[in-house]
Formats: sequence, C-alpha cells, structure tokens
Amino acid sequence: MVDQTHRVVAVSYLNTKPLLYGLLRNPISERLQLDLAIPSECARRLVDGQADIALVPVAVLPELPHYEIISDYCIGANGAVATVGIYGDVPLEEMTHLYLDHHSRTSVMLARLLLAEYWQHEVTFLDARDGYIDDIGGSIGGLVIGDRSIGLDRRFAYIYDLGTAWKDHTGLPFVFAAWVTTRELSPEFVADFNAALREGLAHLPQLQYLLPSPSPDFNLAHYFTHHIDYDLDGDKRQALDRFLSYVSAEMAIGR
Ligand SMILES: C=C(O[C@@H]1C=C(C(=O)O)C=C[C@H]1O)C(=O)O
Repeated sequence: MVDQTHRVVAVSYLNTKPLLYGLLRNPISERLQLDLAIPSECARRLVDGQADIALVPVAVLPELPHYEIISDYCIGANGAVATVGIYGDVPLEEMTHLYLDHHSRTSVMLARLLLAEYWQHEVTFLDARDGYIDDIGGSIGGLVIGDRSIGLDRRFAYIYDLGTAWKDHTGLPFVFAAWVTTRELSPEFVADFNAALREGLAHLPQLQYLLPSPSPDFNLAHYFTHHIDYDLDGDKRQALDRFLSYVSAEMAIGR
C-alpha cells in the first residue's frame, strides 16, 4: 500500500523552526503537505478538518471530539518563555483594559487564568486586530505572543512573562502548543514523525546560522535552549491537564 500524504499545519514563528528543520531534512517530508500559519489559524484548520496533523495551541483541545497528541515534543517553557507576555506603560494593577492577541488561543486563556487566580486583578478584555500593539499605552495593556513580541521590552516599561507567572503560580512548566491529529495514523508513521522532530532539535546549533536574528540583542540560540522547552515530559503533561480543566470549565460557562 502506498502511504497517504498528510496535511500538516505548523506555527509560523521562529520557535517552531527547529521542529520544521527536522521534518524537512527527513524522508518523511515526502509524506507531508506542509503549511505554516499563525497559531489561532492552525487551531481553526484542525477543528474544521482542513489539516490532518497540526501544531496547535493546546487551548483548542477541548473543542475536538476526538484527538491524539502524537509527539513527545511541543512548544513549552519551564519558567520565562520570553515571547509570551503582557506589556504596558503601567504596572498590571493599574491596567484597566487588556488587548488579547488574536494570533493566540492558549495564551489568551492563560492570561485570563493568571489574572483571576494569581494576580487577582480584574480588567476589561479587548479584542485585538492587526496593529493593536500601537494602541497599547496608558492604562491599556496588551498580551503579545510569538515573534511580534521580540524587541517590545525596549518599548514598554512593564512586562509580565506568562511562563514565569505560571511557574510561580503552580511550580510547573507549561505547554503552549502540541502536535495533534484528529485521524488514525499508523504507529510507524508516528514513530518516524517523532524521530524527525528529534533530529531537528539535535541541530539547534546549526540553525542559528540559517535563521535571521529578529532583533540585534535577541540571541536565537539562547531562546531555543533556555526559554523554549521542547520536551513534552511528565510535568508538562500534568500542567496541561490542569490548564485544560480551566479551559473546559470556562467553555462550559460560555467564555
Ligand atoms: C511560546 C509561544 O507559544 C505560542 C503560543 C500559542 C498561543 O498562545 O496560542 C500558540 C503556539 C505557540 O507557538 C510563542 O509562540 O511565543
């Protein structure tokens, strides 16, 4: 039997490049139709059946009637993640409004959870659209994720890293996105897929020579090795369960 090709969509941010590098330099790439998109779009395509496998924001998982996490690798962090934060001109307790990044599904829910449980500070949430970062200021803060957050530390006086806040709140690392399928995949394919991702992560030092530096004082190699934590280990699975119970409870009351 000829192997089917699978439609794969992955996050278009820098933190995913090591995983993509692994997939692309492996023969498995011939069995993949690969596309890249912002995280909220990756989620939409998996939910709508337009992708078979996706690197999806984990907050979308409770919306899927059937799914399987097919990889031991993820986009996670154990403490400061560096690219998921609330930014503003004033301290959090003085923020009255907060833009929620439309690229995100997970961090939007994580910000809500942390504001309710950890910071215990109420704000009015604002829907974001392209360009919203320019509207952050005064008592209006903004959640910004991914590559667009790089360099914002020079623009805003206050930054709250959500990886750090979650770790302080729970003592756990965190999973932002995981490789998920809604199909039945063969164990051989899943094993090959995982092996390819592992190879990509083994080539982090080479990747810094291939990728452009997004900002002069942003060290990509350091970001890949000290902020993004790619292993979906037991502590991250525990964190995922805890986070998903919050998301499911919020879904149940229509939020
Ligand atoms: C750590 C990050 O995690 C991202 C955050 C996501 C979200 O908030 O929905 C989804 C995918 C991840 O790529 C980042 O991109 O900065």
